[in-house]
Amino acid sequence: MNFDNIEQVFENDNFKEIIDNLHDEIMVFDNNYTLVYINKASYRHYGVSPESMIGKKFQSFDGTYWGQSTLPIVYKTKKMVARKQITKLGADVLTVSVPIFDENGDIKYVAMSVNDIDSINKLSHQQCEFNEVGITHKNLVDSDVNLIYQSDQMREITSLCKKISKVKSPCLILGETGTGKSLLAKYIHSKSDRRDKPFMNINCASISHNLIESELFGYCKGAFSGANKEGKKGLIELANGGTLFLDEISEIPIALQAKLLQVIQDEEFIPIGGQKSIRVDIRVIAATNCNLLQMVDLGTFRRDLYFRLNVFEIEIPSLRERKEDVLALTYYYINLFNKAYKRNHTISNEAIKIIGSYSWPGNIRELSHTIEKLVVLVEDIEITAQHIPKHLYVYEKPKTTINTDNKSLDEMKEELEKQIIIKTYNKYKNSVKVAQELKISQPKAYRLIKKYIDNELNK
Ligand SMILES: Nc1ncnc2c1ncn2[C@@H]1O[C@H](COP(=O)(O)OP(=O)(O)OP(=O)(O)O)[C@@H](O)[C@H]1O
Repeated sequence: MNFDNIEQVFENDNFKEIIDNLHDEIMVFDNNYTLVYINKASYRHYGVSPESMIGKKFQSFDGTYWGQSTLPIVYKTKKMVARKQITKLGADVLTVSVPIFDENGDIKYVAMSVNDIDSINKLSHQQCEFNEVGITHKNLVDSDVNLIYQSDQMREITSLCKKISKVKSPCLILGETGTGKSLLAKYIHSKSDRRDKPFMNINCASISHNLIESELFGYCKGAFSGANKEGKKGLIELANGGTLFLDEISEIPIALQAKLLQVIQDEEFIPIGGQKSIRVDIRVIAATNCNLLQMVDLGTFRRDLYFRLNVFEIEIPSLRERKEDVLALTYYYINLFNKAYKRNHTISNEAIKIIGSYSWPGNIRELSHTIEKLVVLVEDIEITAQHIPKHLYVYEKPKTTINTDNKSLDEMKEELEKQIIIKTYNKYKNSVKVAQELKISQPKAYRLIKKYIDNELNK
């Protein structure tokens, strides 16, 4: 075979198909640092298709898709180099890079084979410079916060967060449950000059209303009966110099909202039972999955606090609005749980398709729990469609047929509604899921189920 041209190497389609589907990753760079080939292992290691990587320069991947690469060393030493790395999606790999020379002895291509370390039994070190570098996730993601994404929406959000992190103004993060609001708050903190100072987190929904005040503001000696005799510092004081993250801010009692607003504005507060005010330097980030503006209109959230908090407002899209991230996160969690549970699972294309088409109402939290269960419970190496929980299969809207003879429009509408409710309820047996599927409120779904199904049952 003539190796003069990389195209010719792959002239035979069968041969290309074989390499495309090898479990090990194969990559080829030309002498201009351009990626000319990568096989489908790119999905597993980086969560993206080969097509989206081919043709791009090495510099656009290095440090983001993997840690420090062997490529520059191969160009420099003209020798084969092997190195352990961790890919962006957390796969432990061993990369072996081999130079391919032209007739003048110059490097024409660098071919890399990237093997998952778990599947390597033995590597011959002969004729090979073995260069082992312990790379942690720190080198691979933007910071020590493992924020995994491929979508343009998240790329824009992270670049906005980097800018926001440089200032002290409050920030409000919105998004459905499990979309990563807390993680993004940590990301902003980790990108800021405050990163070495505390990140204090309070979930306003998980603490009873009368305790939130003492948790946040602390109290002085003998402030109230049952309190710690020595008094207690509140989270605001503990966050001094750093970031205070108020999760589920919508749950903060209205009576406390004015006091919170004052701390954010004046950067000083008086602990419960105290005389003197304490000055603090804090950056406040708040998050909610509620419609705060609607709460403002209803009078359950202070307008001035809302406008103080949303100097910067970031809305994280749901996972179903950023399908590219589902793929990346799926591989990320397979790698993560494989390591945690000492498994070696792969996933079939069909299973990936099902995961990609599901709507993930619980977002990334639901996805991670689903993958964790699969990694633990599936006994075969490959996770296939048959292992995927049935509720993840995309539900096709029920086909309905109605008898229109002698019926008024209202009667026909009611008949149609009845069929849809019965079929959807039979599928899910749960009014929350019926509501999600039919895009109606849960109380409405419950009422319709009662109307059509309970009545049927009672007949
Ligand atoms: N982009 C991401 N990359 C990796 N993991 C993520 C990402 N986004 C979220 N997660 C993970 O998903 C889980 C849920 O994220 P998080 O708690 O930040 O969501 P949330 O929006 O604050 O949820 P809630 O509204 O219920 O408090 C966490 O385990 C988090 O680490």
